[in-house]
Amino acid sequence: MTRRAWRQLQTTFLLLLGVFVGGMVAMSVYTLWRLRGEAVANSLGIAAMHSRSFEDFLTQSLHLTELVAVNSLAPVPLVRDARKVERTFVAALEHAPFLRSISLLDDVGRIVASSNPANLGVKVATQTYLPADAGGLQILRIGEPWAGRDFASGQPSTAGAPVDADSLSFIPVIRGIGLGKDRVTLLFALNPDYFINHIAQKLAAGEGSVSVLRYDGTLLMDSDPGGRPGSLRDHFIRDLRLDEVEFGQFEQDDGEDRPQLVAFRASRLYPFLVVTALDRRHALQQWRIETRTVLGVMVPALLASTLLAIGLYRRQMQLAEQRAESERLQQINAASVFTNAREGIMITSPDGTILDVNEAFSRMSGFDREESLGQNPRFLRSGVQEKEFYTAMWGNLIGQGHWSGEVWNRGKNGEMFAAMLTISAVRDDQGRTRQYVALFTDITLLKANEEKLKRTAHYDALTGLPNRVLLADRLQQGMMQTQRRGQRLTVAFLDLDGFKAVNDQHGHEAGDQLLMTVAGRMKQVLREGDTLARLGGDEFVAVLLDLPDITSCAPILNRLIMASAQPVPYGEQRLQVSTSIGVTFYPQAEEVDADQLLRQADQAMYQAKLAGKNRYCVFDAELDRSVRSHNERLEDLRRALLANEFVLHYQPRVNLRSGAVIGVEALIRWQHPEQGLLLPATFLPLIENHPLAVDLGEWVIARALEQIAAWRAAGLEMAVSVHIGARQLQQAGFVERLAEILAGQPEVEPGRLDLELRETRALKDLASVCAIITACRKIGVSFALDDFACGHSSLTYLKSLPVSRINIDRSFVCDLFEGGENRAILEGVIGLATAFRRQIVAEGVENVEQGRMLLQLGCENVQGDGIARPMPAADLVAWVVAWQREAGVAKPASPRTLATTDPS
Ligand SMILES: Nc1nc2c(ncn2[C@@H]2O[C@H](COP(=O)(O)OP(=O)(O)OP(=O)(O)O)[C@@H](O)[C@H]2O)c(=O)[nH]1
Repeated sequence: MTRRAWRQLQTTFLLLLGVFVGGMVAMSVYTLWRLRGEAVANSLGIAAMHSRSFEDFLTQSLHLTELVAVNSLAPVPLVRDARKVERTFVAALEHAPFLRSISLLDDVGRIVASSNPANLGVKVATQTYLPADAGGLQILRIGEPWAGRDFASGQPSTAGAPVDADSLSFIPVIRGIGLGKDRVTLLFALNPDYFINHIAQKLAAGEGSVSVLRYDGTLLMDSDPGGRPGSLRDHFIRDLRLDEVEFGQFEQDDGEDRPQLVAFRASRLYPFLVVTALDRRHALQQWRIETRTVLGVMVPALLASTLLAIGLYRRQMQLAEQRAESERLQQINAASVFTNAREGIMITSPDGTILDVNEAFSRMSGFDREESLGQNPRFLRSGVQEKEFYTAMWGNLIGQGHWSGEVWNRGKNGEMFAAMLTISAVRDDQGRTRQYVALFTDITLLKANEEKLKRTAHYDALTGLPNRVLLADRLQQGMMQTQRRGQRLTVAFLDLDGFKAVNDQHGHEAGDQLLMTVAGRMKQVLREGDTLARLGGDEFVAVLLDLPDITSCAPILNRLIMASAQPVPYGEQRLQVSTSIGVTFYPQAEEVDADQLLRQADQAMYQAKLAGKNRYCVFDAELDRSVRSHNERLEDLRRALLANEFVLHYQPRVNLRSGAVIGVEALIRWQHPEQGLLLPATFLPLIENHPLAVDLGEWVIARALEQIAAWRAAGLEMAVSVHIGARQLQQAGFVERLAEILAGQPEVEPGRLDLELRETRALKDLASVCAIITACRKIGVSFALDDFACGHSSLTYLKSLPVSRINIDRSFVCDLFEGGENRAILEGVIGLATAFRRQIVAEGVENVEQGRMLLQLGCENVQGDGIARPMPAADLVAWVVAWQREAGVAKPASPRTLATTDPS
């Protein structure tokens, strides 16, 4: 707002305020003046009422006086007897309290008879009495007041010497009675106090006064104590113009005295008039109180509202000034923000015509202000966004008044730049869009970084091929697409052959170079839509899409193999590898997911490696199933071990010569919850080369030790032999683990346990096996060679390993009678054992003959179903007791008894 407008506004406000205050004051003054007028009119009415009532009262009194005069002398028509007359006067006075005396005048005006005898002889001049004597008319005539109480002591007043204010006075009145020589004149002394008392009853103190004047202006009486009867007010009478009006009222404010409200009334019968003068101040007292009340309310209210209006006005002015200031600052700021903002700013009209752009916009787009003005923003269009994008953007702008998002624009130099764009509609008070303001933030660098990050997350840094993450995505999409199109998808898992050697011989960098080159070549041989990804190391996966059947992928696979086998020059060297590929297809008879496909291809690749590398192998579902079933059974065994489903049965060994039970062999069984008791042949081969074999072996040792302790507690000292697998024995830390298990049963002597070892190729390094056996012997655990003489290197074993005992395989025992060869071997073995000072146990003894023969050959210790079949631990004590009873402890047992002692 301009300064002039401010001044105009200020003047208008002050004018309006003035008009309002003036109006209020004028209205109040008018109302109060009107109220005053009413109060004055009222008071004048009251004065007139007083004048009229007093005039009436006085007229009646004078009329009564006339009647008194007429009646009092009626009985004495001829005034002869003065005494009688006087008595009549006295009697008449009783009925006229307003008279002081009644007297009779003679012809010369001397009192000849009177109700007051003191008056006799007083001469009274009546020439000036009014109305003037007009030929002896019998009318009442009023004289000038006298000072004093009655004629006797009184003195007539004149205009020059009126009665003193505080003195008594009376008014002489005469009346002629009779005619001719009977005519007499009666003189009355009218008591003014009687009338004044009457007035005093009507008028409140200070209200005003009532005076009675003769027509010539002589004051006859006055209720005001300051009034001097006899004084002349002829001017006053003149002004009243009594010849024209009989009564009237007016306001008298001559400035000298107190202002008065005057009402007068002339008597119709007698020459006097009554003048009532009310004190105007007294009359307006109520009005003044009301005025004060009104003003008491009005003035502060007016003052307050004026102050409030001024206050509000000043506050509004202040606010308006602040607003104007802030608008001014805003304009300054807006202009400065527009120019200096780092964001590009573009202002367009509602139809999109560019109205202004700032420097940042020009820097970003390359178009300077002049080139931009008047254009439509689509001159920046890059073609990246589709038409729908802009439709949605305009929809938002029109509907919600703003839009923000990322756009790719094309600058003047033809290069694209990415911008974070925020467009806002600028609307007026009516909600109409006046302009659009668009803010551009250059995010090209941000986008490039984002792209880089995306690449790192999805691409292999070395080869630039998609990585595992992107592969999963592509494979997923490929599977969906394949299903839609009813075609086939091939997943090929590639692993370079001999890559480690390249690394080892030529260094890691050479390996990298080879990986990059081979990756590039393999990618070359694939088709447009196919994917080659690097999983890591020298592993790649190719996803081949849109193949009509599984045979059609063969040429591509061969091309891949050939591409990978091309030599790669590296400095002076030529590096060369080949590739093994595992292939699987999608869809399959069973539902498969992407992970399964990769596993299948990996498995097939493994088969290709096994089959000699540099080839491809197709995933074999049948083989897979059997492997899967193997795995499931392994899982069963693991579960059974945890569920404690395995049990140990024990087969005794005895000395045939002494009959002593020399120990038992622990044999594992699986108490299967559904299939019953399973022999080891049904499950042990499964875990032969599996880590589970070690767990199970440890369980057997621990269980056997527990059993030794249990038997010992039951009074049976028993040695237990446990078979130990080659894998378990050669497991790192076997001796320590064995010691730990033994420590778990401290009451069991380690010598009660011996471990039986079978001759097998799995015992690779005899020297280290020897060391293990020696270490075990140190902690008290001895070893036996099981199934001795079955293998090819039994002698080597016997020579190399520090075992305490050898177990002769059952095949030699059972064939003992069939040919000389077995018997000769048996004799040789027994001889060897004796030579090497090893104990010997013959296994598989089934009958008495075999026992006897063995005894003959020098083998006393035997084991076999002929002695006892394997039995649960709980049965062993009873069997031992029965055996010893049968055989007799310490005395040689008869081989005959053997078969009969088998409890099973
Ligand atoms: N240069 C290089 N070597 C890698 C990289 N990643 C893994 N390797 C090595 O690649 C080798 C891959 O091992 P293998 O696949 O078992 O070696 P191989 O000689 O191809 O064996 P087969 O597949 O049985 O033919 C390992 O020695 C890894 O250390 C890499 O990024 N660069």
